[in-house]
Amino acid sequence: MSPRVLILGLGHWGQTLAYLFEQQGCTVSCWGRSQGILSADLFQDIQLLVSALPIKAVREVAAQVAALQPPLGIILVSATKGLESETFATAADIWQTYCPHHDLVVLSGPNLASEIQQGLPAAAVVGGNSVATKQVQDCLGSTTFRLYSNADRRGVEMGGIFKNVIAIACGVNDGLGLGVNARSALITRGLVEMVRVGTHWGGQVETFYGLSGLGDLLATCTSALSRNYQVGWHLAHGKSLSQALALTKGTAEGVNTARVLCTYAQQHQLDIPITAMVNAVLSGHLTPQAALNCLLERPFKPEIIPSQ
Ligand SMILES: NC(=O)C1=CN([C@@H]2O[C@H](COP(=O)(O)OP(=O)(O)OC[C@H]3O[C@@H](n4cnc5c(N)ncnc54)[C@H](OP(=O)(O)O)[C@@H]3O)[C@@H](O)[C@H]2O)C=CC1
Ligand SMILES: O=C(CO)COP(=O)(O)O
Repeated sequence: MSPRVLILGLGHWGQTLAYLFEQQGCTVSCWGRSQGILSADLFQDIQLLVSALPIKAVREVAAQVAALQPPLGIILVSATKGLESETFATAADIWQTYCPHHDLVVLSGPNLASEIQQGLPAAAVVGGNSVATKQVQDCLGSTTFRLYSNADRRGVEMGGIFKNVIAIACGVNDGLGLGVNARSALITRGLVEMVRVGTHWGGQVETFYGLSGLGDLLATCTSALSRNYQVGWHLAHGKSLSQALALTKGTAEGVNTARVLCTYAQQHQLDIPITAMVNAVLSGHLTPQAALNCLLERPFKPEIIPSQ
C-alpha cells in the first residue's frame, strides 16, 4: 500500500510538498485553515504528518493536532523556517511540546518552491533520528529531490531560520546596486553569525556548512524568487516595510526572525552585526544606506571562522 501523508498548510510550500509526495506515489491529503478545524479522521492510516505552516500558525495548529491524539506511529515533519516571537521557540520546539511522544523531523534546504514546481532538481536535508529520517527519505526522496539525513535536528532547523535574515540583507545589497563582492561578503559573514547563534542554540558547527545552512543561504541570497530577498530589494528602493510586504507574495519569515534573533543575541551577548542592521532597517530606525555605512565603519578585526 502506498504511504499516506497529511500536509498541514496550503501555501506555496505545502502545495509544493504535496506535489513531491504525489510524484513518489504517496496518497496525499491536505488541510488548510479555509477547511475549518482539524478532525481526527484526517489522521486515519497516515504515516507522515507534514507541517508547512508559517511560524505564526504552528502553535495554534499543533494544539489542535495534540487534542485529537494522533496515533503515536505517525512521524511529524516540520518544514517551517521561523522563530516564535515571544518564546524564541522554533517550530520543532512547539511540535515537541504538544506531541512529545511522536518522532519529529525537520525538513530544510535550498528549496525555492517555484523551481521545484517546475520539476527542477533540488536537494534537502532531513534532521532527526535515523529511523524517522530514513522513512521520510524513502517516501519523499527522488532523483529530482535528493534527501540527505542529519542527526543534528536543531542545527538543520536553525540554518533555515537564520538564512532568511541574510537574504533580506542581500536583497538590500542588490537593490542598492552594491555588487557581487559586497553580496558575497554578506553571505560569508552572515554564515559566521548563523554559526555563532546556531551553536549557542544547540546546533553543531558542521551542520551550518551543509544544505540547510550554507546551501539555503546561497539559494535565497542570490535569487529574486526568495520572498525575503524581495523584501530587502523593495526596502532598498525606498519602500516602507508595509509597502515591501504588500509587494511580496507570501510569507517572509525573516522580518520577524531578525527581531527575535536580535533580542536573543542581546540577552546572550552574541555579536550579530548584519542581523542587527537588517532589524534596524526593518524597524525604520536606519535607512538601508545608513545601515550599510554602520557595517563598513566597524573596527577592523581578525577573520575568525568558527570550526568547532
Ligand atoms: N515557499 C518556499 O519556497 C519555502 C517555504 N518554506 C517555509 O514554509 C513555511 C510556509 O511558507 P509558504 O508556504 O511559502 O507560505 P505562504 O505564504 O505561501 O502560505 C502560508 C500558508 O499558511 C496559512 N496560514 C496562515 N496563517 C494560518 C493560521 N493561523 N492557521 C493555519 N494556516 C495559516 C495560509 O493560509 P491562507 O491562504 O488562508 O492565508 C497559507 O496557506 C514558512 O515557514 C517558509 O519559510 C520552507 C521551504 C521553502
Ligand atoms: O526557504 C526558502 C528556500 O529554501 C524560501 O525562501 P523565501 O521564504 O525567502 O521565499
